[in-house]
Amino acid sequence: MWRRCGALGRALALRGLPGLAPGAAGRRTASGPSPPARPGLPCGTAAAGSQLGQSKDYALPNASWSQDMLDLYNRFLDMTKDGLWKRIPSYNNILDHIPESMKLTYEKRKDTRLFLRSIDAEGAGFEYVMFLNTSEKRVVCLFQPGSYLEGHPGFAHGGSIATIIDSTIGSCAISVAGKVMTANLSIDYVNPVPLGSVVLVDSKADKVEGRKVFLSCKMQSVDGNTLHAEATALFIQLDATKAQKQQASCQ
Ligand SMILES: CCCCCCCCCCCCCCCC(=O)SCCNC(=O)CCNC(=O)[C@H](O)C(C)(C)COP(=O)(O)OP(=O)(O)OC[C@H]1O[C@@H](n2cnc3c(N)ncnc32)[C@H](O)[C@@H]1OP(=O)(O)O
Repeated sequence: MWRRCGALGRALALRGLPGLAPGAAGRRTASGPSPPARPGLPCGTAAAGSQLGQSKDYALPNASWSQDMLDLYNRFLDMTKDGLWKRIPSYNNILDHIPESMKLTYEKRKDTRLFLRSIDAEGAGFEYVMFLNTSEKRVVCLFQPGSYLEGHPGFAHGGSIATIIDSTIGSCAISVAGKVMTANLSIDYVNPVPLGSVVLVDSKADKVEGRKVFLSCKMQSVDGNTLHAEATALFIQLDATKAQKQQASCQ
């Protein structure tokens, strides 16, 4: 346990994030904004959905999260305390991510789902949580790929890796420029990602030129020793008139 947490600390430090504090090493459950535990889940993990009618936030620990995922999650939660980092909630409908004022321009459709949240079984699909650092124009995603994301036996499908990278970089681009779409995404797949492992997807907006946002991203193992993928992307801030036309064409 100590050895694993030491490696985790080194991995975080490599990225300019504070290393794991010794006091945090023995903790086995997640802290922070978790709702009350339900029977069968470890203390402090997320209950399935709200009883009060609001959307379920999926970016909270559940029973499928490995110890590495929980350790990393707790480390990032600690980093939110000074306000520099923020956890991004995650819903299965994109409209729940959109501010109320902007929702008026969208037709509410309940039959659609955010692709990343299309698999219901806990731990089988995309288990992830993202953290945003606005001043650094950076979004880090903790990602644990589940068994339904298989490509080659035992490893995550390249499309699932592209999806989590696009979404992490995309969230970063949204935080910088609002309504954006991916125009270009280029990925070098360096080492395969074992199913059930935990990787850090670390994205940053490097440059903004008019409506163009240029970003880059690295996907690495928790111990920082394995580079799984590197990516660059171009996101375009939507032109208001063109965006209205696009919206009209899909209704
Ligand atoms: C606070 C945080 C909250 C987070 C909350 C989380 C929410 C939960 C996560 C969800 C995160 C989802 C993230 C997924 C994001 C997708 O997956 S989006 C889906 C995939 N992308 C698409 O379908 C886009 C399809 N393409 C298009 O619609 C249009 O081509 C675009 C991209 C909107 C651009 O069209 P346009 O606005 O007409 O732009 P256009 O005038 O042609 O070009 C503008 C400039 O960009 C350049 N450009 C355009 N395309 C390219 C290109 N491919 N290569 C190079 N240059 C280009 C042009 O040359 C031009 O350059 P300048 O002449 O100005 O120098």
